[in-house]
Amino acid sequence: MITAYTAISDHTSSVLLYRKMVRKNYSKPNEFIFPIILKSCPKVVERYGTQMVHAQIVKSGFGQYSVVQTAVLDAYSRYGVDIVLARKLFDEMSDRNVVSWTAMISGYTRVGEVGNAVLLFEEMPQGIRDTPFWNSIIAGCMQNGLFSEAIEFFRRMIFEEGVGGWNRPNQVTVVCTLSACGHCGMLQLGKSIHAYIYRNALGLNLFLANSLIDMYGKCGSLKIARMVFDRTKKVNLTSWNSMINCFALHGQSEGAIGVFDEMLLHGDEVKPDGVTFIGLLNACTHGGLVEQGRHYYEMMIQEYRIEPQIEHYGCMVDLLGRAGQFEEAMEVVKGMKIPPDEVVWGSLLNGCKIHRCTDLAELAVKKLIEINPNNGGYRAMLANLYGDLGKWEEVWKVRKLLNEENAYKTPGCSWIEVDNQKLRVGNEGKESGEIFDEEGLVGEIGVRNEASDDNLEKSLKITHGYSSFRNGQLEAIKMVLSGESTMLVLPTGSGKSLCYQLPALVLPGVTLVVSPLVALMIDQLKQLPPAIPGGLLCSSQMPEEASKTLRSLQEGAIKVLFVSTERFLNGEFISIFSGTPLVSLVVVDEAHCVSEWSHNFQPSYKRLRASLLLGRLNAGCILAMTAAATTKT
Ligand SMILES: Nc1ncnc2c1ncn2[C@@H]1O[C@H](COP(=O)(O)OP(=O)(O)OP(=O)(O)O)[C@@H](O)[C@H]1O
Repeated sequence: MITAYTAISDHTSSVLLYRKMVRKNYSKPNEFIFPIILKSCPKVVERYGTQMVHAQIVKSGFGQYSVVQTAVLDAYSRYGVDIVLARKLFDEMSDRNVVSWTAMISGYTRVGEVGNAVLLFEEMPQGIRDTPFWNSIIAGCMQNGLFSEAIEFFRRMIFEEGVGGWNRPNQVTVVCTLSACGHCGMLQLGKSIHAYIYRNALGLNLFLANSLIDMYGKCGSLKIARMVFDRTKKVNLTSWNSMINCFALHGQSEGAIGVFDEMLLHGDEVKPDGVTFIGLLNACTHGGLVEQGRHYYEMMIQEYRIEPQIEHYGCMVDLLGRAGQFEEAMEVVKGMKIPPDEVVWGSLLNGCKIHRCTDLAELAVKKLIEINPNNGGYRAMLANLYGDLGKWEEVWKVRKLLNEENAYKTPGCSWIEVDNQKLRVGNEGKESGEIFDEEGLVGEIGVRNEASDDNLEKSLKITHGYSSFRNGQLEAIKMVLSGESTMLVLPTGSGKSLCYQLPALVLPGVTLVVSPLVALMIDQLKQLPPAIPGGLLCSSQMPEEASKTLRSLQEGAIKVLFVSTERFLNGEFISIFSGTPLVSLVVVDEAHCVSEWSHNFQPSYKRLRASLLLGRLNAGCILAMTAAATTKT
């Protein structure tokens, strides 16, 4: 009876019946009843529930039963939240089985101690790891946002032999791993899991269907997500929300709104909730649909009586800020029933940056610093902002504070999938734009130590997504990397730009590219892959733009700098490179212009001499590129 009450979460009845049984001495509790009452008691008596039952267990002499010991340690880690005591009990257990290991690992991950969970996981003898045990670490990584680690454990699970043969992922494994795939953009692995579900007849229930919709949607396969959605017999609110969110996530505002309209047609089966409106508002933000966004926000409050949460406020401020409607955005902030968080002020700041609204930006950055004083990124933003306003004294004060307070800057990163491998593109290295794989820098997959064909090909795949070099590219890149000045003559469209892009990523310091036409440089800047941060300096720029680029250059945030010739020949510009940043490579694009057209077309081009580039700039080497070399040039 007690088991039945606990099973239906009627914990009060369960505890009352248990108390009656003990007080009236009807019968003595045994090893079967303690694990059950350990689930109900903490729910009713709260803080001391676990201790009370534990004391009875010790007195009754059942404390040596491994099933009871496991239940006690599980209760301490789950309800008592005394993970240290739980571990003590675990260490003292004479007869640990896979269930006790699983309970302890889940306990660690539940309180966010994933490191301890992993250490304990590795201590567990391999032969007895079963599927629920693997699930505990995979789910634990997921709960703590360690998506790539979750995938790694999943891979190990598949390839490691378990109890009585290979481990077979079950529904829990599959749901957790699909979610991790969605977060990391691992479409191929997600598809394989879909096939596994199909082959092993795991049964495409609503739970699995929703996980698939979410995974396909997050990975950008919206058509397949929709196909799974359409083939699911009875979709629920989560399915609708997933579809809306996926469209919103990929900037397809109309798609998201279309799904929402469809959802309203099924109003008798499903009603939108707060999550639905987050998706919708995000979709409106991406599409710049300010009026529609306002309409949905009102609809949420008036029609569906949903109290706005911090996420809804954040979306509204983002929507209005991006549209430059700062008064309205500030009205939303002032009207908030909860204190604005980093997302809200960050969204406002983003809008201010787009519309160059420096006064409000200053307020937003100050609020961000108040909320998170340890994030040095905010102070750096404030310093940059003061720089833009010409408040140099303030710049100096903020920079000084930044140096004094050992503040950190949160590195950003994103995930890409190359050849079934998940790779991280981020700026957490010494120089931004470096690429990381699971072990470390992919930019440094030995390329910096060894520019072997293999390593270069790997970098090409990761940075540009191409599977092989075209004629002449590899040779040119290797020459440049070995520090040899090179003249590269390849036909138009043959991929000459890649011959400096890849070395720029590999070489330390900065690569300067000079071209006779600003338009050409703008095109090339746009073509740089995301892993290679670039900048442009030319005379037609606004002074603020130029000073921003110079600042980024000095902070080491630019790997390829496109420079117009007149700038290039300016002594002040050259003097920037007398210390850091180091110039590793100078690229002279359309090099035939130097001798052929320069007299009437771009006179300054003629003055680009090796002595200037190698001598005054201290450049490592020069790469001159052209498609139009004649005997004369
Ligand atoms: N190894 C490669 N595999 C596939 N595509 C490539 C490769 N290398 C370059 N490309 C692509 O070829 C196209 C032309 O490259 P790029 O603009 O560098 O040519 P170019 O030689 O500089 O031409 P131009 O002389 O006209 O400026 C680009 O879209 C580029 O991404």
